[in-house]
Amino acid sequence: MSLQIQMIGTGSAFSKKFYNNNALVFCNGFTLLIDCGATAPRALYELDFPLTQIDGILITHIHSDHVGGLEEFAFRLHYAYNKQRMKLFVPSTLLYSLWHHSLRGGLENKAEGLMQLEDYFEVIVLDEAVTTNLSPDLNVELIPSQHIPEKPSYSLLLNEKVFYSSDARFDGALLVELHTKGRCDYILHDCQLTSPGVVHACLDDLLTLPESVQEKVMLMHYDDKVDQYIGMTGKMTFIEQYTLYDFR
Ligand SMILES: Nc1ccn([C@@H]2O[C@@H]3COP(=O)(O)O[C@H]3[C@H]2O)c(=O)n1
Ligand SMILES: [Zn+2]
Ligand SMILES: [Zn+2]
Repeated sequence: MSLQIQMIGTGSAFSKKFYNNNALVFCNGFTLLIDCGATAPRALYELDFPLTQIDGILITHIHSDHVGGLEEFAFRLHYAYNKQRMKLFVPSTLLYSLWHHSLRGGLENKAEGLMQLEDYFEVIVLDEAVTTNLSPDLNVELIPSQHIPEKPSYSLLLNEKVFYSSDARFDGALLVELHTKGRCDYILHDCQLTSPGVVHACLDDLLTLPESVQEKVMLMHYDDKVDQYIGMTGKMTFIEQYTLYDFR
């Protein structure tokens, strides 16, 4: 089984250098895009990566750096790619809000009978805390994360190998448990470089992890001043935009 990840952006919500924190996951011929922020279409263009090579998009929560590119995806698939309906994996708790609070304003078109998310995407609803196969060889468990109070948001466990925090406040107990139970070999974690984190894990929080856990951590969702923090991340490293990583 091969599992590779290429971040098409590694930046915080306000980063102007590294684009929105979204990831391409490649697993035995299946390509998943984790989150589709406003900069995703631009990043894919720079990579010369056609939309149609993506088999599905999974949404972790509703902030524009994670869903802001979906309107363009929907319009292009519909109008430029002959009404192709890409798979859209949506946690059940986000389903209503994704259409009614985020996408409907731009995508609803009564004249053309485009009235719901399913008119643009093949919507596949995911439940939390169970393992779901996204493809024959790629499975995911949605782990509810604490991000914005009262706003559902999910971290992902891919193939019991890669933990992908998406946007989450620091939960050291969870990371240590995943490590000690042998449930992940790699931890891709959002990292706000300055303290306090408030709605994200911050570097000072992540540095409290035992070194054995830090060795698994690759930091993402960082701001444009990341150069100033090179060498200050303990055993943790920064994941780089566009580099293809093999997670064996
Ligand atoms: N209490 C909050 C709430 C939000 N924010 C910022 O808004 C951004 C929304 O996208 P994000 O990627 O979740 O990062 C959030 C914070 O930068 C913040 O800094 N403090
Ligand atoms: Zn974000
Ligand atoms: Zn967020």
